Amino acid sequence: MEPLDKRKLRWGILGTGRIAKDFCAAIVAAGDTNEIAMVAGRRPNAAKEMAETYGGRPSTVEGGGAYEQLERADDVDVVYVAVVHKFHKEHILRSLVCGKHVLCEKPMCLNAAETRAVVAAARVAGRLLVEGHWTQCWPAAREARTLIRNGAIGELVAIASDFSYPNKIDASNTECQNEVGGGATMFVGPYPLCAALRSLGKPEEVHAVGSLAKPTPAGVIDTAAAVTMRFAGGRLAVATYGWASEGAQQTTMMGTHGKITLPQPAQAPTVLKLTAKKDGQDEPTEEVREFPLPKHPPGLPPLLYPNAEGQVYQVRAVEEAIRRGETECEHMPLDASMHLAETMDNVRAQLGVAFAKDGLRARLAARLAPSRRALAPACLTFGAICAVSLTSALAGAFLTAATARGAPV
Ligand SMILES: NC(=O)C1=CN([C@@H]2O[C@H](COP(=O)(O)OP(=O)(O)OC[C@H]3O[C@@H](n4cnc5c(N)ncnc54)[C@H](OP(=O)(O)O)[C@@H]3O)[C@@H](O)[C@H]2O)C=CC1
Ligand SMILES: O=C1OC[C@@H](O)[C@H](O)[C@H]1O
Repeated sequence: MEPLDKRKLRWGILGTGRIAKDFCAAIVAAGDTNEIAMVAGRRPNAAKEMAETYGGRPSTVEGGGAYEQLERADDVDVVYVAVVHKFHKEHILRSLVCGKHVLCEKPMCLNAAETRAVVAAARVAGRLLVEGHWTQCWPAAREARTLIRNGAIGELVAIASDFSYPNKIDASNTECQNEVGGGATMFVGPYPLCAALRSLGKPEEVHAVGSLAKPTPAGVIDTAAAVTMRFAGGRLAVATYGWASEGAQQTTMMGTHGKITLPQPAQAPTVLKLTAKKDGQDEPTEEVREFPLPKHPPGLPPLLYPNAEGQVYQVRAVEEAIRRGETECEHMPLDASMHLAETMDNVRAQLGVAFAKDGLRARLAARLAPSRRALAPACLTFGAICAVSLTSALAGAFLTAATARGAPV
């Protein structure tokens, strides 16, 4: 086989779901230097149909063995994991062990413990591992981070980000199934949470409230949440997301001298608005920068997600990192994935959502969340009564002692 610098990067597509199809279209769009080598699906017909449409050869066995066929394939350089969350960890680990680079759809894994394990495995294997936060690869999102770094809005003080839209909450919707790692925090939460964490770092304090549902007997999921966070230096963020209502779907980064807005759809942004005071100006001025969508290759089926043409930014980012011999992607480094996973664990624990694969402590914390919330006012009142009683007891003792010593009181 020719060395990588002389040939196309060969992708293996693990899964035949919705996002896998849009991602295949992006590989075709970046076909000058990328190609689909193989598509794997549990149903041979689904894999065959996708391979016929986008390229590559299909897996030939039924069930989970199809995924293993792909992970072991000699003609695959990088595996794109696009299956339900519950299975991300095992596919990342097997792909790494088989010497592949990995781009795994968000969220990297079910929880922080799993994420820690795959990050450690990638470091040992010396292969690239990236969480598929395609938003972070978009030129508008990259430009926003550069502007902030260069002080275009002064000191960054706060970020507000939303990803909400109405969704069908019922058992037939995979996104609502606790047993596969569903729920709003897992499917839509990563966008606004990542928008905050990528520029503010690891939160020091996280407070979450949300709405819950139990569409399947397996367990509770969250359907919407509002998360407030405090970061080093007192910087703040608010992330809202969910499936209960239409939402702003916008991200605003607020600084001491201006702000940057990524308007709807901020998860796939084609516009950046910079409102800032230029040198010598008293009033801020607004500058609009546009980043037109790349072209969808003619002849392919229509895309399933809005602005999915922008998946090509992620294909190129991963490709460039691999060709440079890097083991992390600069737009979504592994530390950021770790911070995100820890924050999402924290949010789920506060909301009362746990998965069977979470540790006992996390499952217990989630189980106790409603009682903790219900008891909080009572605990506060009890604490206040204790504090008042203790203070008056101490004051009484002081007075008694002072009187006994004959001191004037
Ligand atoms: N970046 C983005 O814009 C988006 C990212 N995502 C992310 O992509 C991933 C996949 O989501 P999406 O494409 O919506 O998923 P779909 O519901 O469309 O497809 C589910 C995929 O999971 C596989 N799967 C394996 N085991 C199971 C199981 N027990 N039950 C159900 N499915 C199973 C299916 O396999 P098979 O193909 O073998 O049948 C299929 O490939 C998730 O991580 C999600 O968060 C989702 C949407 C948009
Ligand atoms: O990643 C995603 O982006 C688009 C959403 O509609 C989808 O549910 C989510 O998983």
